[in-house]
Amino acid sequence: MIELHGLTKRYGEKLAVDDLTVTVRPGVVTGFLGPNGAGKSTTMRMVLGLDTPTSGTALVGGRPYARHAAPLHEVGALLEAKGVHPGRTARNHLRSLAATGGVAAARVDVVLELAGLTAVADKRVGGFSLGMGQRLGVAAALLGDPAVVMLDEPVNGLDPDGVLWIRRLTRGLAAEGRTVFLSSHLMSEMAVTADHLVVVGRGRLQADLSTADFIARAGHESVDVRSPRAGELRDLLVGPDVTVTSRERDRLEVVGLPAEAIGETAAAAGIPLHQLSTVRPSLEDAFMAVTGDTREYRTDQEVTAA
Ligand SMILES: Nc1ncnc2c1ncn2[C@@H]1O[C@H](COP(=O)(O)OP(=O)(O)OP(=O)(O)O)[C@@H](O)[C@H]1O
Repeated sequence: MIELHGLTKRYGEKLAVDDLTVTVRPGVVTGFLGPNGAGKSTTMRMVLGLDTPTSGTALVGGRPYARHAAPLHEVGALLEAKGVHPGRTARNHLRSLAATGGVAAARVDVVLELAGLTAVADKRVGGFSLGMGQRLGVAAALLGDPAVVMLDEPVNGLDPDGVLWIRRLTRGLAAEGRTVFLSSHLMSEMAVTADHLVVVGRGRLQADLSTADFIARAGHESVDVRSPRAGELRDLLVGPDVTVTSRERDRLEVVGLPAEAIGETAAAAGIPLHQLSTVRPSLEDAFMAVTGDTREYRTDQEVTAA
């Protein structure tokens, strides 16, 4: 379990993380979702004691990270790709991490297998692709057989096979009763991987709910209707629970009525329809609806960075 209470980090004028109170539970995959610069990495660094909170607390397994006697067994983390000695083999890299972390050397082969790296275990890390490096980072995170697994943007740099592997691996880890916390700025990826979502924007909590609820709450189904007599049809459809908007003369967007009812009303009045289609909110729309006003920030960042 990861427990954040009023977690806040200020860098000068910038509030990178703003009063975040969240509990990340075991047994499910929790997606930590937010646009670039929303404060996800900073939060994860504070959980690992790599950054000191300005105020508030971050507990993992009931206590601050630094107070664990065997931290590798408590939390396994992948943050941004760390410097790995390029001349070392994957196996030797993991062996040295195991030795310093007090982990049995036998775990090295287990995590190499879990990461799909057995075949390249004795190759030098310097020749690894971005995706293989990412797999090695995940292998290192799992070395201590940790109760809490925290991965920052794990699908970055992975090919479709790798994305599928991360999805299966993390779901498997959660099914074993571990706490799995994954950050991403990709709503579509989190929707198929995470059971629960913690959404942040500008360091602040925007949503903390199940993935299913997030999608259901974020948008209404609507029906896209095209008819040369759209105006007439509109007058027949509007009602107390039905909203009809029109951006083009021959087109209506209807919320509150199913396509069947609209089609029948049009048929009864002899109004021809050129299109009648149900529009479901996309996952990206759902994400935008929740982070909409915090997203402009990303543009500012990009402009500043350019
Ligand atoms: N060491 C630092 N000094 C100053 N500002 C920082 C520092 N680390 C992060 N920030 C700022 O804090 C904000 C949050 O950054 P953070 O990296 O946590 O966001 P993020 O959600 O992980 O985004 P990304 O996906 O781009 O990494 C950003 O505005 C960033 O510029």
